[in-house]
Amino acid sequence: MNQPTLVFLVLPILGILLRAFYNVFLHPLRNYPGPFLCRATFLKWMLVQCQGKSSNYLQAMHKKYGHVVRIEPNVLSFIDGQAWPDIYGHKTGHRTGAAAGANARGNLPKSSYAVRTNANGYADIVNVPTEADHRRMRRLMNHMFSASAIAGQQPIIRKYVDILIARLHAKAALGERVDIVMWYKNLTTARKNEFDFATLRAKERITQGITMEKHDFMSYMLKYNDEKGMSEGELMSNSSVLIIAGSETTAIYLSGITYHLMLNPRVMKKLTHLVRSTFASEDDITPNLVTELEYLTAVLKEGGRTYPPVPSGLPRQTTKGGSFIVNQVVPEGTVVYVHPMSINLSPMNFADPLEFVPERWLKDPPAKYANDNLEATQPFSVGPKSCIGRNLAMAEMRLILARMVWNFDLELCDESRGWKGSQLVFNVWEKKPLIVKVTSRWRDGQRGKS
Ligand code: HEM
Repeated sequence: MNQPTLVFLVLPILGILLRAFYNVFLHPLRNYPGPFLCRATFLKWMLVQCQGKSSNYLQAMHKKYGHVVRIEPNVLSFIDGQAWPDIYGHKTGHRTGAAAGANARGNLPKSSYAVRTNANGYADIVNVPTEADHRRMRRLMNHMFSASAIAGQQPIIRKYVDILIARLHAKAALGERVDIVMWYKNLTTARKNEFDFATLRAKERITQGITMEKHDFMSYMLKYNDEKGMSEGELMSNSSVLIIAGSETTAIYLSGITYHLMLNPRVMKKLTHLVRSTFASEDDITPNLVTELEYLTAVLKEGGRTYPPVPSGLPRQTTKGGSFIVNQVVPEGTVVYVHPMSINLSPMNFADPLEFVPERWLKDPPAKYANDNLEATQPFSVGPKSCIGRNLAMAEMRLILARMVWNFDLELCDESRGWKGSQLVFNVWEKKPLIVKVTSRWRDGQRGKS
C-alpha cells in the first residue's frame, strides 16, 4: 500500500474506530442503554432518519431498553412523563451560584443544530437565540391568542368551515371520494391567510397599524407594540412562522383523528350521536357550546396521543454542571428530548396503548384506564416555548370536527387502509392522501332541516 492510500483510506477508518471506541467505553453517556451501533456512531440513527423509519425504530428501542435510550453517541431520548417538565417545562431550582446546574431543571436551551436563521435576517419566536428576546416576542404575541382575540376570530373560522362543509356536500352529491388531508389543509391555510399572517400582506398590514380599527389578529399585536416590542423585520418573520406553525399542524391533527374515527365505528357512532343529539340545528354548533362536550374533547386528546402532528423529539441541550432529568443528572452538553410517538404509545404510560380509546381522557375513566399517565402526552409541548396557538387550535378543531360529524357519515376507502402505519416520518409526517367516502346525512338534500 503506498503512502497516499494509507493517508486517505486507512487513517479516516482508524479515526472512526477510535471515536467509536471512545463513544462506547469512555464517553460520559457510556452507561446509558441503547443499540450498540447508535452508541458507537451517529451514522446509524442518521440512516434510520433518512429512511423515514425513525418513529417505529425508536419505539422498538424504547420497548427494548426502557424509558431512556441513547440513540446517538451524544443524544438521549426519554419516554417518562416527568421528562416533559424536566426538559421543556418552566425553570425551577437554583439558577445562579454554586448550586446552579444539576439542581436546576426545565426550559433547557434548544440544541444548537435545531436553531436555524431566517431568510430576511430577522429572528422569529422559534429560532430567536436568547431567552430575553424570546420572552419579549412571546409577551407581545400572547395578545394575539388571548381569549378575546380568539373569540374575535370566530366569524372567520366559521366562514371557512362553512365553505368546507358546502364543498364536501357537493362532492358527496356527486358520489366523489375526497382526500381529506388536502381539504383540511386548504381550510386551515385559507383561514390563516385571512388572519393577516400572510407575509406579502403583513408588511402592508404593519404599516396600517391599528389606526384602521381592523380587529384582525395582527391588531392585537400591533396595539401593544411599544419600544419593548418587535421591529418590523421581526414582525414579518413571525407572520411567516405563524402560518407554517399553525396551518399544517392543525390539518394533520384533524386528519389523524378522522382516520382513527373511521377505524373505530364504536367511537365514531358515540361522537356522532352526541353531536347530533345535543344540537337542534347546525347553527347551534358554536365554539362556546362545543367546549362543553367532554367526549368531543376526549376524542381530540386521544387523537393527539395516537397521531401527534409533531411526532419527533424537539432537541434541547443540558446545561453547565448537567441537568436533572427524571431523577438523574444528565451530563452537560447532552442533547435530550422526549420522543412523542414513543412516549404516547408506550405500555409504560397507557393501557391498550395502540387502541383509540377517548374514554381514558374522561373525568371518570373506565377502571382499566384509571392509571394511565395522561401527562405523558403533550402534543403542544409544555413550558415557556410550548405552542402559543394551542387554545386557538383546540377551539378550531372542536368546531370543525363537530360540524363534520353533524353533516357527514365518513367511510375509509380501501386504498387508505393502513394509512398511518405506512407513513414515513421525516421529522414530520409524510402526509399521504387519506381517501374518504363522504356521505351527506341529508341524502334528499334537506340539509339542516332535521
Ligand atoms: C394542532 C395544532 C398544533 C400543534 C400540534 C402544535 C404544536 C406545537 C409544538 C409541539 C410546539 C413547540 C415547538 C418547539 O418547542 O420548538 C409549538 C410551538 C408553536 N406553535 Fe404550535 N401547534 C399547533 C397549532 C398552532 C397554531 C394554530 C398556531 C398559531 C396560529 C401555532 C403557533 C406556534 C408558535 C408561534 C410556536 C412557537 C412558540 C414559542 O417558541 O414560544 N401553533 N406548536
